[in-house]
Amino acid sequence: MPVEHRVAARGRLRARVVGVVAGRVSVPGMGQEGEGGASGRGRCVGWPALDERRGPLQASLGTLGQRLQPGMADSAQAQKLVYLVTGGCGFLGEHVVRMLLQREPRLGELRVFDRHLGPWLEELKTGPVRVTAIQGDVTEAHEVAAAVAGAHVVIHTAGLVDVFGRASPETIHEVNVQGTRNVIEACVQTGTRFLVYTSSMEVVGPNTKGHPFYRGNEDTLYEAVHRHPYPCSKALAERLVLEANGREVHGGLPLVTCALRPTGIYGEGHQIMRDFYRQGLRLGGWLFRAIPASVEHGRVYVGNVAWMHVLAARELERRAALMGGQVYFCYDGSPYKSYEDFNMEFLGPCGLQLVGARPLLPYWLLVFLAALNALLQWLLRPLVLYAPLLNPYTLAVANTTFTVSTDKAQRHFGYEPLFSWEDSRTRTILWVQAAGSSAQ
Ligand SMILES: NC(=O)c1ccc[n+]([C@@H]2O[C@H](COP(=O)([O-])OP(=O)(O)OC[C@H]3O[C@@H](n4cnc5c(N)ncnc54)[C@H](O)[C@@H]3O)[C@@H](O)[C@H]2O)c1
Ligand SMILES: C[C@@H](CO)CCC[C@@H](C)[C@H]1CC[C@H]2[C@@H]3[C@H](O)C=C4C[C@@H](O)CC[C@]4(C)[C@H]3CC[C@]12C
Repeated sequence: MPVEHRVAARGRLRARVVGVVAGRVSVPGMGQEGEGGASGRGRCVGWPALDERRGPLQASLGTLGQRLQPGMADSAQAQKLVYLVTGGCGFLGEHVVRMLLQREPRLGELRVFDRHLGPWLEELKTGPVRVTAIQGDVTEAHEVAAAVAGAHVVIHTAGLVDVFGRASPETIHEVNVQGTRNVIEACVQTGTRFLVYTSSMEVVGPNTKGHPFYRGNEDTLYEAVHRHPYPCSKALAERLVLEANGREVHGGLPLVTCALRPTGIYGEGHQIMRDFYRQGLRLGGWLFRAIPASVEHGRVYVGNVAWMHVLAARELERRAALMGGQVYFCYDGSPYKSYEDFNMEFLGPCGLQLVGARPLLPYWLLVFLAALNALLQWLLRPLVLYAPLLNPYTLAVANTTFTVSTDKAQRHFGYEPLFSWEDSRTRTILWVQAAGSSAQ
């Protein structure tokens, strides 16, 4: 039975802490390069400017236990560190959590903060590292502050990933932008100095004009113009994180932040891949090509994205001057292919076939169907949620070349992919097979 704690501060209920191994919540304790061209500092059409909607951080942190000096002093290199992963039960978050436990020798406590806690967290509690599961909402400033207090490093992956119209634009903004603001303010107030933010390629593009971004890097010039709430929210949140770099945190030292921008992540736990697999099974083993094979879509393996987060978090102190305020695309050895051809690398070995060397439907018909889906979504909204994969935005993303080619993470913090393309492919195939058969 999980132990449940309620952390009270200022008389208010804090985030629910579920299953703290040693029954304690806080273990308080505990340093630019001018790069950045594909900056993502683009325009969000029809969205509020950064300073609007700003709310004060209301939580006080007074009762959350003693605090050592912020920062990780040289003399304390051997000291065990407290990490917080927001969104730690999501697709990427779970991989980050497991990667930290496997590959971060200085890890002393791992706090996993999520709105929905996964049952798999239970199995992690038998290891040598204290794993603290915290059920909480990033939009609630006091819950975030309670979770951040005493952490040395925050990896902020929590986000509302919705390009299908399931959530309202306001909700997406609230979770992705206000949630990120709450995380930053919590770091400042509690003296947490190191923040790694999971951004997205969509901060850069594809833009509303469908311009190709062909094997670009962080300095590639690109007109970043967003209309959709999701990329808008990611761009605004990323800007908040980068602008927070250098802010003085409680204790007087500067906050060090960076943002990682994955392209389309794939791997174990990727729900859209599983949905395509199930759809193919329903169609008798066939999928039908809709996008020209010549359109390249950037993809990166989840294990490598997680590894990049772990390394960035580890190196932020030592390389603060270089890494602080920087953005990094996430990359590995995954091949450049169209979205559908890439998926077939996994779905093919699972028995599916992609029909057609060229798209079976003319592009104008796809545009029409995508618009029809959007109209139906709007008409049906009062009655039922209609949120198919195809809509004008997803069609534009799938149909616009967006790939990265960079070594910035290698130069700045020594990142090399942990998983080869062959490993990433095999792991993903095994997962698709298992996920598909469990659905039968
Ligand atoms: N999946 C991709 O291809 C991709 C690509 C680039 C960037 N990203 C970014 O990576 C991050 C993780 O994405 P993912 O694909 O793992 O998504 P996901 O939905 O699987 O994970 C997000 C997690 O955040 C949690 N969460 C959502 N709202 C929350 C809230 N209000 N409070 C606390 N927790 C909340 C969810 O419960 C979930 O566990 C996101 O920030 C996303 O923008 C994802
Ligand atoms: C036209 C269909 C024919 O088969 C294919 C539609 C595919 C789309 C549903 C997906 C194509 C590209 C995906 C996005 C991309 O990989 C990058 C993303 C960034 C990330 O931050 C969130 C997820 C996503 C927007 C991802 C979502 C699904 C696609 C649009």
